[in-house]
Amino acid sequence: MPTPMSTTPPLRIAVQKSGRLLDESIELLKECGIKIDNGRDQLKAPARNFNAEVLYLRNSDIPQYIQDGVADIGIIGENTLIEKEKDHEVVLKLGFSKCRLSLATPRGMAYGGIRSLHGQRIATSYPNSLRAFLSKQGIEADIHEISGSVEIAPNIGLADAICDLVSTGSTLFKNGLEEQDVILKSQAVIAASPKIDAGRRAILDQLVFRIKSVLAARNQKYVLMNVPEASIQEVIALLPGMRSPTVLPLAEAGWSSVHSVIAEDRFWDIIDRLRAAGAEGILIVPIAKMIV
Ligand SMILES: Nc1ncnc2c1ncn2[C@@H]1O[C@H](COP(=O)(O)OP(=O)(O)OP(=O)(O)O)[C@@H](O)[C@H]1O
Ligand SMILES: O=P(O)(O)OC[C@H]1O[C@H](OP(=O)(O)OP(=O)(O)O)[C@H](O)[C@@H]1O
Ligand SMILES: [Mg+2]
Repeated sequence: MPTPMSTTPPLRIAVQKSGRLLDESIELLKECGIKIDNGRDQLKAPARNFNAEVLYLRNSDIPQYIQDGVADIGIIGENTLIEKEKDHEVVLKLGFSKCRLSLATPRGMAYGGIRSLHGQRIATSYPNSLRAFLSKQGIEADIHEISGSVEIAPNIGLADAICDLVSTGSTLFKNGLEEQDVILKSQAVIAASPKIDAGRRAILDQLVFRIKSVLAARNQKYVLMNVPEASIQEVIALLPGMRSPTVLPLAEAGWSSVHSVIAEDRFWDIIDRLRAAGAEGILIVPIAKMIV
């Protein structure tokens, strides 16, 4: 008689099948040590060394799958979750695919604030987000839903204004448009299903722990430097460190090796001050993972 399996079923992770989110989503899972066994065009793939499987789906379908509990979690933009208005819980912000949903009008067109859009035609792929925003402002406009290439709409006489995602602003610029008002800001997140069960929630907790370690490491650098004895206190005062810097004696008397961790965004500012304080031979090393 075969023994019944008592293991928890795998955590079903929805990712975008193709598009802007796919590469960074898969890279993140990889950095969490999760190996996915998928052949070409295989839309459901098990992880080899973690109790999970990856579902490759259309981005715009993911919120529905999450609400229904067909997927336990998804890696998806906040903009899509807001637009689709399905039940979900945002578990963790991932810091990539940052963009904003904005209103834009033809460059040079007189624009006196959102009021100017009253009675106008606005093309968008985000009708729900736009409708909610306009109704809060008491504006009535003719929302024209299109599924892509929204920036072309004013140029072909389809609309007076558009509402679409903006990141660098280059698509707006190239199409003769000017960003006017930001409706919402977005980045990729982990969203969980309201129907996730306790067993899979425990797997999700493990995954979130790993992702936090990966994200923390991305923002930090490990620094090593040689410091003369007389400068040690001054250098230590400049270094944040996880607890306090590590100070190790060098073979040459009167010198120490000082190790610490510095946030990426404070990096150049601190490096200049360390050099001024007498630190030499400064090495900056990427951190693979940082347990937080
Ligand atoms: N220019 C951009 N810069 C940064 N992030 C963006 C940008 N454009 C879109 N995104 C983010 O990436 C997500 C996926 O965008 P993408 O264009 O790949 O898919 P889509 O066409 O919106 O959806 P589907 O997969 O359903 O066709 C968006 O929902 C948004 O969160
Ligand atoms: O401000 P930018 O950096 O220029 O980015 C904005 C553009 O990026 C997105 O389109 P995408 O390239 O994803 O094409 P799509 O319409 O095929 O989804 C978005 O819909 C904008 O058109
Ligand atoms: Mg797009």
